[in-house]
Amino acid sequence: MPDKYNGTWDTIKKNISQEGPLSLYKGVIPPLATVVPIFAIGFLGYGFGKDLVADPDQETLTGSQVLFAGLVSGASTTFITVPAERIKCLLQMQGNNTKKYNGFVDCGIKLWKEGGIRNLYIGTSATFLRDVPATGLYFCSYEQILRYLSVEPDKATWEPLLAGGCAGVVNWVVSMPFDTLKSKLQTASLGEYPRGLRSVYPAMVKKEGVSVLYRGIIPVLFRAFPANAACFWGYELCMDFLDKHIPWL
Ligand SMILES: CC(=O)O[C@H](CC(=O)[O-])C[N+](C)(C)C
Repeated sequence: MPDKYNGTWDTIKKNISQEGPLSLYKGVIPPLATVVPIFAIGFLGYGFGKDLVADPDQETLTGSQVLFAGLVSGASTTFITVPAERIKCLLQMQGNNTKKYNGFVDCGIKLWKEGGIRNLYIGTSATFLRDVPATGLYFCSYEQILRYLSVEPDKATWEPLLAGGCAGVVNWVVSMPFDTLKSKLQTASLGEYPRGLRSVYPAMVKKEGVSVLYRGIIPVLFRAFPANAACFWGYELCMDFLDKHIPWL
């Protein structure tokens, strides 16, 4: 079967002409509804991981301590990320003419009725493998780049922006192969890949080559840089505010 889409622009053009401009926002509700708790839990897990490994009198953490804290952060969000991603991917994949799900809640209920909690949690190992190492390297690269850029104790605005953007790129370069496998697993019909990752990996790579694991990386990186630049800028603003006004927290 020929490819349905031929690159990023072709995908955008075909989606707009066939289903209208709003089709580019298909599946936006699950990430919108879960982005705040996911990032809140992620940063909480990061802080908890730091507390686990840091000495009370230690001022700056070593690279491996930051990496460990990032791994804890990545592991802490999996339970909420998996069902949100499952629903998002299914909503993104359904065509306008063959609609099975009527939005976020309807999709969640139908998945539950069809296969219980296990059905909502299809793709757990792939999500775990996508998020844990990538989040470790995400925080580690952020801290290391920031240390390299900051010569003065007070950070200039552009420093967390640049370090955050680069951390987002690192995150996706590391996690993209597992993200591709996760999305394939989460949108397949029940039983199509009975051994999960061990079935979907050979099926995809045999058919399309290893490069299939990085398909779609360009738009992902175009989003990742500004999104994570803004995320870390907001994080630093919050930390400064808390340090100034609620230092005992
Ligand atoms: C998969 C994902 O949400 O990645 C985050 C970065 C991004 O571009 O959204 C990072 N993190 C996994 C740490 C939440």
